[in-house]
Formats: sequence, structure tokens, C-alpha cells
Amino acid sequence: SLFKPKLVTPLPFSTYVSRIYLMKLKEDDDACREALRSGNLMLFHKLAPLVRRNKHGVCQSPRITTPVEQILEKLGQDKQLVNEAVLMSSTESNEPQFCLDVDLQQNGMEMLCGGVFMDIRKAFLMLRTPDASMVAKGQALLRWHQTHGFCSATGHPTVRNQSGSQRVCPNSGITYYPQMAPVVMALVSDGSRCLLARQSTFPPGMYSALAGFCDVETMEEALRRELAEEVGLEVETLQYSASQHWPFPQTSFLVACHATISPDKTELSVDKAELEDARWFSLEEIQAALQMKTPPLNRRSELPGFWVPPAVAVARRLIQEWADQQQ
Ligand SMILES: NC(=O)C1=CN([C@@H]2O[C@H](COP(=O)(O)OP(=O)(O)OC[C@H]3O[C@@H](n4cnc5c(N)ncnc54)[C@H](OP(=O)(O)O)[C@@H]3O)[C@@H](O)[C@H]2O)C=CC1
Ligand SMILES: [Mg+2]
Repeated sequence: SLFKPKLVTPLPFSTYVSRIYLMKLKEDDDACREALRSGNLMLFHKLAPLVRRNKHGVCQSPRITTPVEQILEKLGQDKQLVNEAVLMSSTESNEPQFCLDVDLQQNGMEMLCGGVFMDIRKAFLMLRTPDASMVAKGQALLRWHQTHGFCSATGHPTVRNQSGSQRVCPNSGITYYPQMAPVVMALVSDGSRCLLARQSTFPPGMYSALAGFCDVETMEEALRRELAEEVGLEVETLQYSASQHWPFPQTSFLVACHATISPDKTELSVDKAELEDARWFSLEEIQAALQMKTPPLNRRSELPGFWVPPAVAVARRLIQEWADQQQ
């Protein structure tokens, strides 16, 4: 078959079993409301996450542990707003974690919380990967609630549970759950080179692995279709590497794979409507790009002609794995 499963995918040490009780908060509104009083919050303003530098200059997404009711009261706002928080998960130290979007008094909020609300694209380049992932998750949940206030069958307002894990239409009885759009991403290799491409919206010089949204189809079908459409290549094998939730343009679920094609059918036919450029890169070019810090701005804020995405992007993991496999 097309798909060659990876036999062993080592996962980092997990505390999921001890954290499972927190998932009960999803179903128990009272327990969830109680947890919200003591749990920590990740704040957003119009979906821009709060970001702060710690004393070492490292950018972080701070968890607000001062009761948000107090902050809201100080700003003269209705403290019930805190009940709009959504349960995200639990932290590594077993505390429930929530996110909340406040569309009010940006400056006052920033002063009281000691940070700035930053566009998520910028925040993604400054935060470390675990914080960036949490920010992406919080934004996705909050955006989903903001855009699913009405039942798409009856037009009636939907009602959320306290944790925000679902919304129900009291009229039709339909339950809605937060969703992601599945995307398949592949780093294609012809045996000695790998294929990277850029869209005109990427920062100048950045090339990444190919990706495309799945229609109602399998991942294998989506990958074959995308590669045929975008670069005119026929896939031979596919190997799963990792997955990632990605906030651009909105909540996608990226499934990242390595793909191979036959070394005698490597000619590209690039769809210029989708891609600005697609090229084969040698191991030497890839290794040089992996050495650069990202984004690789020099003193005059110029970007080099070729660089690869930062560590927060699963595409970089694919590129690193490919380079490691060539040694
Ligand atoms: N993490 C990483 O390293 C990388 C991530 N990506 C991500 O992968 C995803 C897909 O990549 P991309 O090449 O743009 O995808 P596609 O190749 O599928 O092209 C995008 C087009 O697909 C259509 N489309 C179909 N379904 C959707 C949907 N659910 N949401 C939005 N557009 C849809 C839109 O066309 P139309 O407007 O005509 O309807 C859109 O312009 C994006 O989220 C991108 O940010 C991509 C590269 C690297
Ligand atoms: Mg694409």
C-alpha cells in the first residue's frame, strides 16, 4: 500500500492518566465553574493573545492567576464575563487551564495584566513552541465559540456548556463541537533531494513542505491529488511523521508525512496560481538553511534568498528528519 507506517513513534513522558479527572470538568458545569475560580487563564483581546517578557527577556504567554473578576471590576466591567472562559486542558502541573477573550479597554487590561495583546502571527515568531501551541489552541476554541452562536439548521441561538466543549441548539437538539480543518503536508524526496515550495504570502525567501486541505477524502487521496495539482508529481510511498494544530489561516489540523516519488519522474509542473515557486533542494542547501536562526534577519533586516520555517512549524521537523536520514 501507499502508506508505510512508522513502527515506533516515541512520545514524551505523559501525565495524561493523572490528568484525566480534569476532563470530567467538561461534563460537570458546577465543577467547571468552581475550577474557573481557582484555575489559570490565558487572556486574548479580539483573539490577539496576551504576551509578556520575563526577566530574562524571554517572551511568554502568561497565565493570569489573579482572579479575573477582580481585574474586570477594576475596569468597571461586568464580572460575569469570566463565565465565557473556555476550558483548554490542564497544565503539566495538573491545573485546569482556561482561555478568555475580552473585547474591552485594551490599554487598561494590558496595564493590569502586565503584557501586550499581540497579533498571533507575530506572537508565533516570538513564543517558544509549547506556549505557541497553547496560544493557537486557545485562539481556535475562542474563535469557534464566536462563530458558532447560531444553529445552522434552525438559525436559533446555540447554548454552550460551562467548559465550552460543545454548543447545543435547544430547538433542533443538534450538538456542535469545536472543529479543525484537516490538512495533509508532505516533504517529498526523490532519493537525494527534497522538494520545497513557497506561496506568495510567505515571508520573502522562506520555502516549506507542500500542503493542502483535505476534501471529503482520505489523507492518501488528498496527498496524491495535491501533489498532482500543485507540482505534477506521482507519489510512491508515504510515511507518517507527526501532526500539529495550526492557527493559519484558521484552525487546521496538519498531518505531516514524508513522501517519495520515483527518481526517474522528477520533472516539476508548478501550478503558479497556488505556488510562487517549487524547487528541488540538495542536502547541502538544506543543511545550510537548518543552521540559520529564524527568522534569519541580518542587521539591515534583510532576509536571505532561501530559509526554512522555524521550529514551531511541523514542516521544519520534516526537513530536519529528512536531513538526518541522508547522513
Ligand atoms: N506548519 C507549516 O509548516 C505549514 C503549514 N501550512 C498550512 O497548511 C494549510 C494548507 O496549505 P495550503 O497550501 O494553503 O492549502 P491548499 O493547497 O489546499 O490551498 C489553499 C486553498 O484551498 C482552499 N480550501 C479548501 N478547503 C479549505 C479550508 N478548510 N480552509 C481554507 N481554505 C480551503 C482555498 O481555496 P479557495 O479560496 O479558492 O476556496 C484555499 O485558498 C494552511 O493552513 C497553511 O497555513 C502550509 C505550509 C507549511
Ligand atoms: Mg497547497
